[in-house]
Amino acid sequence: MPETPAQTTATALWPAPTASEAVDATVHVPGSKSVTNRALVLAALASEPGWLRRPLRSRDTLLMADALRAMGVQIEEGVGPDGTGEAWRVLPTGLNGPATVDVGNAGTVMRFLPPVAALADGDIRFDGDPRSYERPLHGVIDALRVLGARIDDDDRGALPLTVHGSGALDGGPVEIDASSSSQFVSALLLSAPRFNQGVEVRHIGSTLPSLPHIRMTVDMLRAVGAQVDTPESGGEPNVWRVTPGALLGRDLTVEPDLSNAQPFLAAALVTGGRVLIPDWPVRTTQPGDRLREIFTEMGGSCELTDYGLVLTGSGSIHGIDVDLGDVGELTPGIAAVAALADSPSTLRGVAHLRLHETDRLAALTKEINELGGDVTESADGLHIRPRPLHGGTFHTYDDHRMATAGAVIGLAVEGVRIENVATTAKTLPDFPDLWTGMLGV
Ligand SMILES: O=C(O)C1=C[C@@H](OP(=O)(O)O)[C@@H](O)[C@H](O)C1
Ligand SMILES: C=C(OP(=O)(O)O)C(=O)O
Repeated sequence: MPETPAQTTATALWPAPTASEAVDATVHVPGSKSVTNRALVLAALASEPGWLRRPLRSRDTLLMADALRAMGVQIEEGVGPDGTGEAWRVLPTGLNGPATVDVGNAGTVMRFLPPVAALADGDIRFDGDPRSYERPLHGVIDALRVLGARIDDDDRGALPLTVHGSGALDGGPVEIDASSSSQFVSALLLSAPRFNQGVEVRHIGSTLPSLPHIRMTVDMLRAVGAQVDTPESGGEPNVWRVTPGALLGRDLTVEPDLSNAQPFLAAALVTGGRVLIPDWPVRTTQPGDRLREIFTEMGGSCELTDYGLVLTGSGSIHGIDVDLGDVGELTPGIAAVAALADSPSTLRGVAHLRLHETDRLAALTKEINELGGDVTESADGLHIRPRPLHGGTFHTYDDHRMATAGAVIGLAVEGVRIENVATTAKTLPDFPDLWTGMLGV
C-alpha cells in the first residue's frame, strides 16, 4: 500500500508531489514560533495571568511550555473564553528548581530560558538534542555570569549546563558579541524587567543578524508594560536598556508564522498560480513580511487585502541578488526558488546560518547539487546558477526548513523524495497535510 504523509516515519522518504497545474489555494498557516515562545516567556514572568490565543502547537513551542511548567509555571491548554480556537492560559505562579529542561534543538528555548532560570529558586539543568550542544550559547552564559548568575557548563560555553538559580539576579550593564545569534540579545532583554537593576546590553560584535527578531522582542516587551530604550528610539547604536518593573498579563492573539507561509507562497511563484494566506498582519516585526518584496523581485506579485496576502505567480521566476542578514530563516526557501529561476542568484549576509539547525549553506549546496544543480558556497552565502534538475533523495539534516525547501523544488522536479519530512514538526507539524491539501492531491 502506498504510504500516506500521515504514516510517514522519521526516516522514511516522502515523495514530494509535483504540481500538475497552477496552484490556486487558500492556506491557513498556524501561529508564529517566535511570537508564541516570546509570549510564553513574558507571560511566565508577569505578575498576573495572561492568555495566548492561536498559539503555535509544535515541537519548539511545546518544549518551551513544558520547560516553564517544570519551573513551576501553570500553562493550561484549552479553548479561549469565547470558545473560538485554541487558547492557553498562563498562570505565573512561581519559578522553582530543581528542574530539568529539554531544549530539543530550539534556539528560542536554549537561549531565552537560562535567564529565566537565573530568576528561579533552585538548580535548573538544560539539555537537548546533539545539535544543541554545537549551537552557540556563550553570549548568554557569559553575560549571565557578568550579571550575577552561577552557571556550570563544563567551560565549553554550550549545552548541557546547569543554572544555579538563587531567586533573583542583579542585572546591570553587559557587553556581548551577538554576531552568531540575535537570540542572545533577545534572551537578555526578555527577562530583564525582573532583574534587580534591569539590563543594559551592548553588542560589540562586527555584525548583528536578524534585527527584526530583536524588534519583535522590544515590541512585545513594551506591550506588557516594560520600558525599553533602543537604538531606534534615540539611544546609542547597538545598545538596549530595560528598566526593572512588573509585567502585565496580556490577552494576545498570535499572528500566523510568516516564515512558515514561505513554501506555500513559493508554490504560487513556482507554478504560476495563486495562494492566499489569511490573517497576514498589516504591521509586523516578523522577518517573513520581507517575502512580499523578495518574491515580487523574483517574479510574483503581492496584494495585501482584507482577507490576507495573495501572491500570484507570473509563470517566470527570476534570480535575485539579496542580503538576507536580517531575515536569515528565509534563506532555504529562497534558495529553493532560486534553483528553479531563469537567471542566477546571490544570497549574502548569512554566515550565521552555518550554526542553525544544521550548516544550512553546506546542506543547501549539497542537496541542490545532488539533484543536478549548480550551487557554490561563499563565506557568507550562496551562488545559485539554475540548471535543469532531476529527481533524487533530498536530505534534511533534522532541519525543518530543508524539508520545506525540498518540497518547493519537488513541485517542479519529478521524483524528489524528502528524507525525514517529519522534522517539520519543529515549527509546522501539519506541513505534509497542508502541502497536499494546497495541491489537492
Ligand atoms: O528570536 C527568534 O525568534 C529567532 C531569531 C533568529 O535567530 P538567529 O539570530 O540565531 O538567526 C531566527 O533565525 C530564528 O529562527 C528565530
Ligand atoms: C533558526 C531557526 O530556529 P531556532 O529558533 O532554533 O534558531 C529557524 O526556525 O529557522
